[in-house]
Amino acid sequence: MDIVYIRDLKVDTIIGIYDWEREVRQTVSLDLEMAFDISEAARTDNIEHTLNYKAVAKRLIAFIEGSEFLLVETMAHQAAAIVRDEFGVSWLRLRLSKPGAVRGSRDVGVIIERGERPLTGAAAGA
Ligand SMILES: Nc1nc2c(c(=O)[nH]1)N=C([C@H](O)[C@@H](O)CO)CN2
Repeated sequence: MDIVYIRDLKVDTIIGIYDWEREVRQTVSLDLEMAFDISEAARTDNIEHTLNYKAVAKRLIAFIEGSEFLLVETMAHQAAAIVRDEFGVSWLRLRLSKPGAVRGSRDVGVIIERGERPLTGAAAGA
C-alpha cells in the first residue's frame, strides 16, 4: 500500500466546548496518511495520476477555517469524509491535535481511521 501524507497542517479555527473557546480562534494541527496507489504517477511523472496533497490541504484549510465545531471528534470525522468522498481515498488515518489545550501536555486530540485498508503483498495475491 502506498501512502500520500500531509504532516502538521496548521489551521486557525473556532473549536472547543468552553465559552472562551467560542470567542477566539485556536490553532489545530492535522496529520494525514492517505492510501493511494502511486505506481501510475511514478510511471508517467504526471500530477493528474496521483493524489495532489496540495489540493487536499487547500480543501481542508477552507473547510476548517469556516467551521465552528465543539469537539475535535466532529471536525476529524467530517474532514476524513471530505478526503474520502472528494478525492477518492479508500483508507486514511487522520490525527487532529489541539496544541496547548491541556496544561502540562504538548497537545491533545484524536486519531481516526476510515475506510478499508488496501491489502498488500501476499494478502493481495501479489
Ligand atoms: N475527547 C475530547 N475531550 C475534550 C474535548 C474534545 O473536543 N474532545 N474538548 C475539550 C475542550 O474544548 C478543551 O480542548 C479546552 O481546553 C475538553 N475535552
